[in-house]
Amino acid sequence: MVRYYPVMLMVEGARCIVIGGGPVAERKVHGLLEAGAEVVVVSPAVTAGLDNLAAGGFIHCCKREYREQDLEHAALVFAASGDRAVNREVAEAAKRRAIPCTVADKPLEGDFVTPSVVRRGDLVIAVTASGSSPALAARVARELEECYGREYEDFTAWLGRLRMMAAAELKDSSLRHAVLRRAVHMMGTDWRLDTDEERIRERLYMIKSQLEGGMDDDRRSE
Ligand SMILES: C[C@@]1(CC(=O)O)C2=NC(=C\c3[nH]c(c(CCC(=O)O)c3CC(=O)O)Cc3[nH]c(c(CC(=O)O)c3CCC(=O)O)/C=C3\N/C(=C\2)[C@@H](CCC(=O)O)[C@]3(C)CC(=O)O)/[C@H]1CCC(=O)O
Ligand SMILES: NC(=O)c1ccc[n+]([C@@H]2O[C@H](COP(=O)([O-])OP(=O)(O)OC[C@H]3O[C@@H](n4cnc5c(N)ncnc54)[C@H](O)[C@@H]3O)[C@@H](O)[C@H]2O)c1
Repeated sequence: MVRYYPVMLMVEGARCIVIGGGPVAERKVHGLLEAGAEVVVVSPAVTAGLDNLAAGGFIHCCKREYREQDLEHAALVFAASGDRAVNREVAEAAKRRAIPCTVADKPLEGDFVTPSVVRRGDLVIAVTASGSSPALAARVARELEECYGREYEDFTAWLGRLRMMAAAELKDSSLRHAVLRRAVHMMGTDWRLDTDEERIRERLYMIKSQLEGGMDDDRRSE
């Protein structure tokens, strides 16, 4: 069993190389584009979906077999060809160049695995079963999609604005933390009305005075 260390990588503008052009490669490409990466696919044949992305200028496609120079200037490498020997070669070349690599058909040859992902704006939920069951990771992610619906995108953005204001205005850190811990329980309230800075300020001080007024159990949900 591998105990993976979860992180969220910033790949905006970073060159990510995907070797292979089948459905698995296409899934990785979509995830990379959502995070703003610069994607290069190297594969003699590619899916219609990848062809469309290349035609639209969203990715660069090299329709030929992999060669080691493809890894030059790469930030991340995805070995997702249908050929075991090629994927091993890619993993070894990435290791020599100290570029993090994932291997679609033999995870232990790589440095990381890709989780199943739920995106709600800044709220990003990633689920893995560490290679034991990709199907379970996908199932759990679908269940979380139900729990955390589209409304969480705006709610997370609102919390971000409230937090920035709290950082600027509430100097007492334990009070600030209490306010922010209480705010995450406010999904069922009328936070959507807080469209301008003044409304957010009012909300911030309302939560603060609730806490100061004795309702200071910030673990109590709304
Ligand atoms: C989560 C997801 C993300 C993504 O792909 O980006 C993902 N696989 C997904 C789906 C999926 N993959 C497979 C099935 C069939 C059912 C089953 O096997 O369970 C299904 C389900 C389906 O198709 O619905 C087959 C499969 N997958 C791997 C192998 C090779 C091996 O195990 O050795 C084989 C056998 C191939 C064969 O036998 O031919 C390997 C990996 N797949 C991973 C990720 C990494 C571990 C993640 C983890 O365990 O948490 C890892 C290790 C490497 C990697 O690719 O990063 C995505 C769901 C996206 C979503 O829907 O949200
Ligand atoms: N990680 C996962 O989620 C997952 C899921 C299912 C399957 N797999 C494994 O991932 C691999 C890819 O799966 P798929 O369904 O996309 O396979 P696929 O057979 O549909 O596609 C393989 C791709 O690799 C390309 N290719 C072959 N030789 C190449 C080379 N020398 N250089 C570059 N590209 C080359 C082919 O042109 C093709 O586009 C398989 O080994 C499969 O067992 C992984």
